[in-house]
Amino acid sequence: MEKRVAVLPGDGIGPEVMEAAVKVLEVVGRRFNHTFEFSYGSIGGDAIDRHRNPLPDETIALCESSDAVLLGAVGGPKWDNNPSELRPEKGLLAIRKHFDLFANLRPVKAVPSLLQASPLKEEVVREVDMIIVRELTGGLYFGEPSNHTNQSGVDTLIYTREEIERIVEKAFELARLRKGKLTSVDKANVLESSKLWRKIVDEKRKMFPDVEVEHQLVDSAAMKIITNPAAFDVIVTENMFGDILSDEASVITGSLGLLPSASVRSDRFGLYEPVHGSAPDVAGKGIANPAAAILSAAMMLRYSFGMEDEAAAVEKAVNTVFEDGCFTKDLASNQERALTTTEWTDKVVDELDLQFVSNSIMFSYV
Ligand SMILES: NC(=O)c1ccc[n+]([C@@H]2O[C@H](COP(=O)([O-])OP(=O)(O)OC[C@H]3O[C@@H](n4cnc5c(N)ncnc54)[C@H](O)[C@@H]3O)[C@@H](O)[C@H]2O)c1
Ligand SMILES: CC(C)[C@H](C(=O)O)[C@@H](O)C(=O)O
Ligand SMILES: [Mg+2]
Repeated sequence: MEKRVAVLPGDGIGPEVMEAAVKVLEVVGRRFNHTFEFSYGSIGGDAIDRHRNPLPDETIALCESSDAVLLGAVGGPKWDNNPSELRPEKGLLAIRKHFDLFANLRPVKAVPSLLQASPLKEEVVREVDMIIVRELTGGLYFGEPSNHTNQSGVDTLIYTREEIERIVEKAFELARLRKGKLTSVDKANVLESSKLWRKIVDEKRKMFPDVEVEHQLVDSAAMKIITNPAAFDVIVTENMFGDILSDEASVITGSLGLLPSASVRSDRFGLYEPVHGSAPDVAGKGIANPAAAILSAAMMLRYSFGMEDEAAAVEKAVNTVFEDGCFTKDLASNQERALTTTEWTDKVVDELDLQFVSNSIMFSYV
């Protein structure tokens, strides 16, 4: 297969983890006979510096002519005092909105060889396998008016029926393919938009009688994600709750550097990005964990390209490298033995090569 991938490295550790993801995809392409054509574009602070625009038209055109987009991260102290329209984060919100990527899928799964890296007890973490379905193009992030003066600040939380219906349906469909349990997280004891959200979940559940549904208020959901995370299967929630709960859920796995995500719509086009940010505190040191970016690339192979075997091969390689005791600084119990971003990525590449060699040996025996 031939696929065009737009790569938007962005800021901070973004370029470091994107280099890792592209390296892994190149091996996948070679081993599985695919041609991935990578074209690079700018977004975020990088694009502000080059074009005075966090999402230049060239970048939009590049993504429009691609089959999928891989994004590193945006933001950093250099741009923190810029006016709103010249903030790196505006570029990220704008690309999500432009491509109508309303569903952000954030899987959180315990890795057996990393249980000790979690600050939570092993027995709490062991069975965790959940996915947060975060609404991505509505809510507080996009509501108008949105502004501030020295005396007051305003953000508007608005959700239309259509916006809620499509994300809730997506979550029901996912739950049906998984363990059949859906937790809808809202703040319906206070917020009007949450009351509508809850009503729509109750309407939709009639179409999915095989899915068990529970409503959970966001504050107690935040508590349960830490005390009993294995109880969750699919969590569906609005934009800002999903942002906060997914960083919280990363604690279960041991590092924010492990969580991938897919931002999708109803066709196969998608944008794939780690859940983490540009990590200015570790940027430029070559120590960032590239696992989230590599696993986001695996999600791209699966969701946008229908390459299930290829995605599974990448995920298996990542897990094997962890089982072999290879970790970047964020996960290593022995910091002296921590691998750099490049060293760790090369282990994944070697593992993919090894998988391929052993598959061919098995094949020649059959
Ligand atoms: N999708 C995105 O582009 C995105 C997401 C979140 C934050 N941001 C931006 O990133 C900047 C920094 O935000 P922040 O510090 O609150 O969040 P962050 O996710 O960048 O970092 C939080 C902490 O996690 C660590 N961390 C994150 N990813 C890591 C990785 N792959 N390997 C090792 N350690 C990792 C960081 O070192 C830091 O200590 C801000 O400008 C913010 O707006 C961007
Ligand atoms: C950088 C920021 C705008 C972004 C968000 O809040 O959506 C980030 O935190 C994320 O989780 O992707
Ligand atoms: Mg976030």
